[in-house]
Amino acid sequence: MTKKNNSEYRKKGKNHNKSEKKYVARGSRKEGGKSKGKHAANDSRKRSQKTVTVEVTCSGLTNDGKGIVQWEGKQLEVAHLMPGETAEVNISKKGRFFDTELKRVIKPSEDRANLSRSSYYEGVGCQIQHMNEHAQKRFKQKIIDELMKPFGKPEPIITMELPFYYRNKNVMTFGLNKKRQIICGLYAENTHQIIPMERSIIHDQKADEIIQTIKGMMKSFKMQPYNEDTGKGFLRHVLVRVGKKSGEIMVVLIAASPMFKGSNNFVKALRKAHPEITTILLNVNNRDTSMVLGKQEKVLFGKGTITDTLCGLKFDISAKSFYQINPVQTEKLYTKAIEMAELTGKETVVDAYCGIGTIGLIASKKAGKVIGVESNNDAVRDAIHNSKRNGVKNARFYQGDAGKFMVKMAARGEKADVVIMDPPRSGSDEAFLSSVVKLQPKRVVYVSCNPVTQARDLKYLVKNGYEVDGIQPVDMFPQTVHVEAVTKLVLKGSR
Ligand SMILES: C[S@@+](CC[C@H](N)C(=O)[O-])C[C@H]1O[C@@H](n2cnc3c(N)ncnc32)[C@H](O)[C@@H]1O
Repeated sequence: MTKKNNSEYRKKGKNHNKSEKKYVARGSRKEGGKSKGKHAANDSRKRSQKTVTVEVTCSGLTNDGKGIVQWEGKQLEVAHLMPGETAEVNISKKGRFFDTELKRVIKPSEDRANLSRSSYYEGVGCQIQHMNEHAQKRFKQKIIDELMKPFGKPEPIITMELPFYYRNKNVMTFGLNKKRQIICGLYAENTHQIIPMERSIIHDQKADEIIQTIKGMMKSFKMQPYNEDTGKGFLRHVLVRVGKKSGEIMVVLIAASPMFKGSNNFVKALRKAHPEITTILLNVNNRDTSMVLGKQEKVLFGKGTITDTLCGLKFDISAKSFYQINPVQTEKLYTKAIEMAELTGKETVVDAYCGIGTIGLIASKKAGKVIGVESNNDAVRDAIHNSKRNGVKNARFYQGDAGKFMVKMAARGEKADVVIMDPPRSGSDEAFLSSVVKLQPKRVVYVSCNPVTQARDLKYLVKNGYEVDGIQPVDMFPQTVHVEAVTKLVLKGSR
């Protein structure tokens, strides 16, 4: 179903600032009724052979934040519609599915957000920004409560006081529209179609500005956006990372080729427009992939990294290393995770999937020894550097697969008192989890940005000797459907 096409995403409706007009959500049911005449008779207006406009009432929400509606015996999903709301919706048949598009909310919910920020309304990736803070909180709490039901009752989600402009990393993709004008934006859900956008209520505003400057410079520098279909062109994406506390800014130009003609002049012009930029890199990604960054990297200006501060420690961050995107909420998450670890100063702590070493280094002050493991080479190099930079003497970092590393630790009969694990969205694996069971740490603190895979992994640990002793959701991604949670497990009989 994924369509690779770099052309401008077709927007339905004329006024693109109106949230109701921008979203196309795929209906969840195959076609049931066949009679088009019946549709025409029941519907207020027939837009085309396959599109009808109907009035519907929303009865609930999917876990993707879409409104559930019933239409002609079918259950459909409508983006940006809330329970209790009545709305006009366009429904069109796409093969065996139905696409829905919210046209107009007739009776809005009391929980609908005040979109006075509509000039910033650039909805891609902000699936629930039409919900006010109470509705967002309820939505996320319900998801986590349901998924964690077998393990206990989660605490109330820790929300963010000012849930806007929090992201420290923006990535925009470049392409050409049908008029062959340069556009940049985000991919529409499950596609490679670029929805042009200039800013978002969750992006760092300076980062958005820099990306727009780059877009504006491209023509005069004869820089073509890359076309995935033809393999021609140069610039694929721009990544901007901001140290929210340090003010340092990294710009990464992700190109299809290392041949960057006029790079010196480009860098000079960009720095002139934005003297606040502290480093600029060229990253080369010539693979047919949906991964943004390639392996090859060249520093064009500055030191190639930026520094940021978290929980009182300074961290250097490379372009390819993972770094939590919401530093305000990260401090709350880490504080909770370290509290759950119940460190007394003696413990051997494994920081698995450690990234640039943030959790382990912050925990090191309260631990006997920290062992970090991470698969990304650059992140491990950053972690070792960050350890030295912060004068931490009791932490060691290793590059490798966390599962294999733990299997070796278990085989060597090594000891771990606490395992803190923070795997990617896909969760952990059996090699890792079975080694945890062999190593028998007294506590496991599981940080996760995907409660579905977290619940799966908790089930394994609970089946094999652990019990859940606390679940704390943290809203790391306001305005979006994503939910983060940290869970404490204790070895049965160890207390
Ligand atoms: C969600 S991030 C957490 C990083 C870090 N704990 C933090 O808070 O910044 C997950 C990390 O796991 C790493 N990773 C992914 N798969 C891995 C594996 N099989 N073994 C070790 N590390 C892995 C990624 O490179 C990434 O740095």
